[in-house]
Amino acid sequence: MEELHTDQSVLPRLRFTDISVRFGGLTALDAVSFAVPPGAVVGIIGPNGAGKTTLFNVVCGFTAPAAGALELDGKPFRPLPRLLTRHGVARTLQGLGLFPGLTVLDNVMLGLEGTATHTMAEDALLLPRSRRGEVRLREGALQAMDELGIVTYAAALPDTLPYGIRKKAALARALAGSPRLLLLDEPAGGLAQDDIDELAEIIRRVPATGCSVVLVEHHVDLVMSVCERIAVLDFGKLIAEGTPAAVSANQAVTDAYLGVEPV
Ligand SMILES: Nc1ncnc2c1ncn2[C@@H]1O[C@H](COP(=O)(O)OP(=O)(O)OP(=O)(O)O)[C@@H](O)[C@H]1O
Repeated sequence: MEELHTDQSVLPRLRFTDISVRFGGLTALDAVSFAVPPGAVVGIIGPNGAGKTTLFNVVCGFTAPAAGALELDGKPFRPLPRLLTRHGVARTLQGLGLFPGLTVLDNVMLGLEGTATHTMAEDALLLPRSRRGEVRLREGALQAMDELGIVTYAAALPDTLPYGIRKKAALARALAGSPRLLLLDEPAGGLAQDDIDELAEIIRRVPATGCSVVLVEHHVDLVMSVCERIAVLDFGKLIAEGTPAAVSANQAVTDAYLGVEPV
């Protein structure tokens, strides 16, 4: 199997080492090891139930691995969901995950909450430090929305907007905190081709900010067009890893997609 990052002198942004996850008798991930280089877009593909979302849940601390280790920028990483923003990790969900009762702006501001420097007590008392913090969150959120071309929808409630705009709002919320690792869980789901093309452009721009992207996606054309490396899971095992060209030519990958059981 090809090594995912070729320059051994560069510390990977994220490294999985022998990560295993079991749900009762089911092995959802079986000793999965690979690395995500800094500033790279890496795809994770595989048939339904292969373990892709479980891998994301491990990085977010929602699922504890039975074995194995994670490293973020070369340091042991034991993620806690409530501290993810502080770790510089952001994630979009398979659905939208937007709060229907909040405006788009308020939803995007939530992506910056973990970076707030003011305390809840200061918020409650409406102290100047709290107001300054609020202004900073607001400006950060508006900037993230502006970069995705959705600032005009700031005051709208999500349910009143087309699906493509709502998807961008979810993406803006993830990008607002300037993450160093962005996890995208099926971002193309439910989008029309024009929106997918635009999404591809947005994803390609992210590494310029120094952020690595990990993309779980069933839309294989999108993965092939934006990822420099791809990891393929099947029944919880990493069966291939490499460039899009190498992965497309891999017989084990073709078999997995055709439903041939691994030996
Ligand atoms: N909380 C859970 N409890 C029990 N089994 C689970 C749980 N979460 C996932 N699984 C099982 O683990 C396996 C991997 O699931 P996972 O959702 O990670 O796959 P996936 O590759 O993301 O699939 P899909 O492409 O359909 O989203 C599946 O067999 C699934 O049924």
